[in-house]
Amino acid sequence: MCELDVVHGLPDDCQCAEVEDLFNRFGKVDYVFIPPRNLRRTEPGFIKFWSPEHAKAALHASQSGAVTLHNNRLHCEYHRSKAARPMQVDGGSTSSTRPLDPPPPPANPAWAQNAAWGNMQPLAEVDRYAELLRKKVSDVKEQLKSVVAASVLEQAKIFSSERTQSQHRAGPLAIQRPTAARRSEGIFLEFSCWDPEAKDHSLIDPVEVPIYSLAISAALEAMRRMPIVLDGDVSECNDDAEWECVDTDATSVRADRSADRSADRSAAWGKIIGHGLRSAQFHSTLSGELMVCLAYQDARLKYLKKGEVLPEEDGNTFETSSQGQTWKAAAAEFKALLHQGVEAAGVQGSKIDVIGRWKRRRLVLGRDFVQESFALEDGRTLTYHQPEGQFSNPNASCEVHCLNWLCQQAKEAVAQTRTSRSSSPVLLELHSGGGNNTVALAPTFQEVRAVEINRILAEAAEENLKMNNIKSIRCTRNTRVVRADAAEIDVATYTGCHIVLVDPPRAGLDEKTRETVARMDQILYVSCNPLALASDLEYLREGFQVVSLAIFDMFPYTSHCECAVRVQRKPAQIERHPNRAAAGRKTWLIVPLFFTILGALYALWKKRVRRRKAGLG
Ligand SMILES: C[S@@+](CC[C@H](N)C(=O)[O-])C[C@H]1O[C@@H](n2cnc3c(N)ncnc32)[C@H](O)[C@@H]1O
Repeated sequence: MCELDVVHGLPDDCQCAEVEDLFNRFGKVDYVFIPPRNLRRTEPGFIKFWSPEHAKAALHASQSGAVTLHNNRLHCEYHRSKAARPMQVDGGSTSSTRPLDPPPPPANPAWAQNAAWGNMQPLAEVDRYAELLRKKVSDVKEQLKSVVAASVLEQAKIFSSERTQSQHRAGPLAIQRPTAARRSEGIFLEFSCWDPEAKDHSLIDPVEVPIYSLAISAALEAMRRMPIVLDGDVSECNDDAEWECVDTDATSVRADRSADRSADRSAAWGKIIGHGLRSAQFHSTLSGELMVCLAYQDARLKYLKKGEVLPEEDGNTFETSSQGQTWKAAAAEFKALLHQGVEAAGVQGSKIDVIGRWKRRRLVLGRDFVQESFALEDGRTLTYHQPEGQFSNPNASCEVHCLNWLCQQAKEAVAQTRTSRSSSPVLLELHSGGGNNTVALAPTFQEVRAVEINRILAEAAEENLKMNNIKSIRCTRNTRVVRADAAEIDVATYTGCHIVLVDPPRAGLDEKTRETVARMDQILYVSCNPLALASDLEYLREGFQVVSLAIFDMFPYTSHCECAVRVQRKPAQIERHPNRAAAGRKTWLIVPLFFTILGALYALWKKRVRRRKAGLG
């Protein structure tokens, strides 16, 4: 490794990616840093090359005036000393990028040996994606072969994932203090995740394993290089350490913001953001949004009973308390730097929201949801609010495949039901979450009855239905979300439904939900666990058959995937196992018969009474 400082010439409007492209022609660049716009004339940028030879070539070229950007000559020098790095002096370093494609060789050989993504394979496996997917598909088919006919397995639709940058959710990732060696490279914090195989935390390097979306990778990388000061021994999670408000208040953070950005200022916000910080979660969208949630440990809150308040909350809410105000001011600084880091990596116009979470307390800078949009094959663009900390599928482009497949299968299910039942199609949707499938499928049905147990998701689903004008489409205006346990829905919720969609958690269906599902003629089943799916299909096997199967590689480089099947009642079973609605039709025959018999008995009784009155016996 060898570093050059760009001591002058960086144009005000240049981007990291451009500088990187410019210097890449001399050899492989590991890292580029450019100072924030207002500091560009006083602070150097720097470029780290993998090889000293390449750095030397770039240095000579710049000294002979051959390196220009936007007509500015860039003048480089060998990096003076680690301590003189702008990031360490001022902490205002914001625009930095590392090449994501193609990935550089591992900076630290030890990382290459780690399964850096928990049970995910190392980056080297990206080249083997097709082979890994083939293996996964073959494993899934093996798991399903006792419950799915060979012809259906053979015709299964396979939807692959993007090989890199496919995951739009990351975390919670534990925050760790870097080693001294990494600190000297300008790394202020590390992210790690639990590796169940190694039974240890594995460090995450967003560059070496670019599985996360570009926005998340860039945010991880920007955060690692921000001057965030971690207190306590975070690697040992010393959570009982007394947590106190940091010795900096909101006004000092804000005042420093205006004119002279000093080392003190960055130290101030970096201390506040790092104080008690234990983990971070990231949620990005195809629509270019990013939500970062920082989770904090505050030992004082651990022992606080429900309803009790912290001293600084006396007469305040957490938001208006000194701690809340201080954190929000620091988070604004953090957000601005994150924004620059993400833009520098090439995510233009991104919208970033930051949330801080403590036990029973939360501070939101911006919004507490992201707005995703999915363009479907049928020309519709659907928008969704995905609330912070709630379920949403992590692989957004794979999710679009899943919605397209479901829409097509739902149409076929409706067509089949019309021929066998001649009734208007009503969909019972269990485990509807935030209405992801509900919104996409609603126009295919006369009515959708969606059931979700989680209040926040049920509310989000209602909102998503409104946002996509589902309620105003005449044929689907009856679509509604019921907040309930799928196992405890009442008869009214499923009466008249012949088609059901289930998308349960990993455990699959419970006994009661299985019974509800078995009343239907057509079942759409989305599963993130083929073994649970196989077990539920086994339960349905006598009366039903699987007619289509799709496999979505929602979690590439892991052994997990998403499967979906359409299951239909075997023709001979429709009369033998009528559902409640059919039973209802029989009830209409029994009830008049009952009253007719009752009427006849009454008439007989009345006749006898009259005869007795008339003295006839
Ligand atoms: C795999 S997620 C699917 C969510 C949604 N279909 C989607 O695609 O976004 C499973 C959902 O089932 C919900 N759930 C879990 N147990 C449930 C139950 N007993 N009754 C109703 N919903 C349940 C969870 O809250 C979660 O939203």
